[in-house]
Amino acid sequence: MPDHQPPIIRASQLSKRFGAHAVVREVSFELAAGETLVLLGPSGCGKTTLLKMLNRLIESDGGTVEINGQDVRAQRPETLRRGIGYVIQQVGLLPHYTVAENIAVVPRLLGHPPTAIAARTTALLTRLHLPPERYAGQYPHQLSGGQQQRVGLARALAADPPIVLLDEPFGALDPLTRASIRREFRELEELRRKTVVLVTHDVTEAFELADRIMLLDAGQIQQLGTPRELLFRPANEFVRRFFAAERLALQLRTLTLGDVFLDLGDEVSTGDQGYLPAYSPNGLTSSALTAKTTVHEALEWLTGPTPATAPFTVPQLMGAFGEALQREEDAWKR
Ligand SMILES: Nc1ncnc2c1ncn2[C@@H]1O[C@H](COP(=O)(O)OP(=O)(O)OP(=O)(O)O)[C@@H](O)[C@H]1O
Repeated sequence: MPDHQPPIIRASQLSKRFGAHAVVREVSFELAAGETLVLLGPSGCGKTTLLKMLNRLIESDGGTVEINGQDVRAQRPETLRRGIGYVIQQVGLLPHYTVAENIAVVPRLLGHPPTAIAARTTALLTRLHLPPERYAGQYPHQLSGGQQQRVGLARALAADPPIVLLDEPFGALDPLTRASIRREFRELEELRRKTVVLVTHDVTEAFELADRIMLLDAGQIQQLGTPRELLFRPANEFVRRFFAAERLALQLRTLTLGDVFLDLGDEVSTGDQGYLPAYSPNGLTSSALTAKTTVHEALEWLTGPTPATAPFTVPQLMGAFGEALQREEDAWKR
């Protein structure tokens, strides 16, 4: 986290018991504006409870949460929640409201002018690949699960809250829809600017979306760090074992072209601008390969339906990937 930015969320020694069961135990963390934190861990480890303490859907028994330096308990819960987007797995759309009406709920409560709400709704639906002329007037039961999930996200973003909390937002979807929505989600400019806390038990999802991951077990932080730190510098045996089964898949999603092709230096150092032509693995997205592209994404691109010429082949990429893994391990031993 950059030093100069004050944290937008600061949790100190947060704790929660249900009866005799300590569900969250003295959890502390800070989150900078624009960061995405993923809460990860086995079922029942306290992820949802921790998330809900941030917007006071659950009251803590100990510790504090400050948002922009203000203790959340100093605000009325309803006021607090209007300033924080919240998305849950069950989506929770109001069945007798149209898509547009569902999206407008919080902006209306906040007294935004109707014309501004309509413009915002149109923009969000367009960005989430739900053409407004077709979907704005539909009712939730007329939509697929993935479409409902997108409307849930649009609703959470409607009032442009600086913080968005997401509890298993893709949980109810089949794996294919889930992967493609996840990709859209990552590429949504709107979310990149926001501070996001996302709960999942899906390790791949955590690695694809997180700036930092908090791995919890039995209500306690086992490790809080970047995906790379958790994978290559596990803090303890629990962390190491938690990722063991999917290690290769995670390594492919963690190392980037910039990591593996050190000798492509100049070309790769173009950074965000990209050095390869537009890329569209499944027709859903279009972006360029850059030094920040993961090996996994590059492989999808190289083996996709419309592979273009790249400065490397699959065997070259895999060879360089193997060498990069070795470098990581050597750096760890030193
Ligand atoms: N209202 C409640 N009353 C009593 N126990 C609760 C309550 N809410 C949660 N718990 C318990 O607290 C523990 C943590 O629950 P929580 O939902 O935070 O876990 P989780 O990590 O989000 O799990 P999952 O991944 O299965 O959703 C569980 O053992 C759960 O049964």
